[in-house]
Amino acid sequence: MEREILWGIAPIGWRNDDVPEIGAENTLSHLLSDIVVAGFQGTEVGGFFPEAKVLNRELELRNLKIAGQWFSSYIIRDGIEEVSQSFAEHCEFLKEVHASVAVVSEQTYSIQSVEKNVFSEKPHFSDEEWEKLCRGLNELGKIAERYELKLVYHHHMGTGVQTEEEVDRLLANTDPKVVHLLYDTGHIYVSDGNYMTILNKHIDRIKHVHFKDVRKDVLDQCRNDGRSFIQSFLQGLFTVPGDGCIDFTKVYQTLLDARYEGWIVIEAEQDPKVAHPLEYALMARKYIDENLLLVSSK
Ligand SMILES: O=C1C[C@@H](O)[C@H](O)[C@@H](O)C1=O
Ligand SMILES: [Co+2]
Repeated sequence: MEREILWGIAPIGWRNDDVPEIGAENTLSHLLSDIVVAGFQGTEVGGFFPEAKVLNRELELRNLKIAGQWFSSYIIRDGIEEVSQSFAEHCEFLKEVHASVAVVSEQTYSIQSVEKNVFSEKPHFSDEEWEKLCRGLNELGKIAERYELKLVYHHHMGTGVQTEEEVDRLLANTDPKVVHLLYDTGHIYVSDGNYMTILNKHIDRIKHVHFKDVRKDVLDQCRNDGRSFIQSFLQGLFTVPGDGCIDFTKVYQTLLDARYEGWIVIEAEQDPKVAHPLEYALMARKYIDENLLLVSSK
């Protein structure tokens, strides 16, 4: 089988699940048609997406695919059994829309959606909580497999699994057969100031990728001012590849060298009133074509 990388772009540039009022005027048809105009093969499911049958029809009309969808787990707060039930329903939906991954992020004690300093007030799990989380993720991973999906864990600013050290701990204590990693360039750069180390170290566990660029001057400002996660992205912390300080050529080459197969999803949350979503999607596409695809085919 030919090795394949699929390129997607997330709805988050048009509408934001963390702040649903942002971009609420952007409809599903608008989003999906913009994705076609910008030349991407698919997207992830946003909180405002309709039931599977309706969504599949809209996707088919545009020849688009679904990569996956975010799932906020509360394994530590609610227990493995309760989360397993809602995760199975989530996977059921993902299977119906022919997705390949279920994106999981543990949200117990998360400050990603509240007005706390995201640079200094992240939560830390106790040893018992780590044990419960990893055991729970192994269970969820098995559920995902039953639906022919891969569970990919999303390390995230403002959560208990944010830093390189925390990613190492999670991967060391979960089953590599069923728990995989979602590598998000923007989150690890903002957290640790480095994005190559976990990529090189955990390349074999990475089964889904988010390409998010970072505006360094905005990052310094937000850190200095002690901004929350939401305030930071509304101020323009994130942008599309090529518009910030991350060198995606190095990242992409590493993925190619490792014969990575799967999705690379552009994910740049910004205020759509400030950063026109289609304009930024086209910028991302141009950067990919000129700096990643052209160069790697030479
Ligand atoms: O994958 C993601 C999903 C969003 O809801 C999240 O806040 C964002 O930062 C992200 O990386
Ligand atoms: Co992400």
